Amino acid sequence: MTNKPSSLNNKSIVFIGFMGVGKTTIGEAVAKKLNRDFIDIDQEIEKEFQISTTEIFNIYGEKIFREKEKAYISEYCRCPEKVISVGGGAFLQDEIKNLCLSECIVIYLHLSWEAWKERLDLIIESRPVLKGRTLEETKELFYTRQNIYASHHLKVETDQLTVDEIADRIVDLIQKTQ
Ligand SMILES: Nc1ncnc2c1ncn2[C@@H]1O[C@H](COP(=O)(O)OP(=O)(O)O)[C@@H](O)[C@H]1O
Ligand SMILES: O=C(O)C1=C[C@@H](OP(=O)(O)O)[C@@H](O)[C@H](O)C1
Ligand SMILES: [Mg+2]
Repeated sequence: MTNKPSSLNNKSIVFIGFMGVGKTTIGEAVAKKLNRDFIDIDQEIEKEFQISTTEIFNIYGEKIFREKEKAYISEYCRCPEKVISVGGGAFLQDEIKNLCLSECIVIYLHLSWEAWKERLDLIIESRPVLKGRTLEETKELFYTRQNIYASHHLKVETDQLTVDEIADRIVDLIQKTQ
């Protein structure tokens, strides 16, 4: 028997954080462990357009991408029991941020700049926002963007942890929170 309020139990989980911290990978792992559906907002947009995010930015522009991002997040964050990974720029839009914070459990995945920069080569080709920036400019963006992630329910430090270790910690945290 449990006396946990069903509303909290049923809430969807939303992962936020800078590009490359692992929102997609960890979101998928957490969804598996919790036996929930996983939704990656970038993948939903790519499915609709049938092209990559980079191509969407190049052909249609960032504004169209951001509109789609808002539409998909608004739809999914109102659904119960999902695990949703949003793109690192989603919380630039206050409407998305406020909606996620009111409807879902928002988990901020954090990686230090030192650890993050080791991952840059893995993601540079598929992240149009990073293209053409010097390392110094990327560092500035990394730190400026931390402000938009400051509003969250839970924060998880991920330095030096495997995907599985992080996912286990998150499942633990969620169970303690509920
Ligand atoms: N904890 C981790 N340790 C090592 N590599 C990781 C970890 N989490 C994610 N990665 C790798 O980092 C890259 C970016 O991960 P991804 O899930 O796409 O991040 P995001 O969705 O936040 O942009 C991928 O190549 C992924 O395999
Ligand atoms: O931070 C951003 O502005 C973006 C992050 C990307 O998602 P990830 O955070 O999953 O890389 C993707 O939505 C797009 O390339 C824009
Ligand atoms: Mg992602």
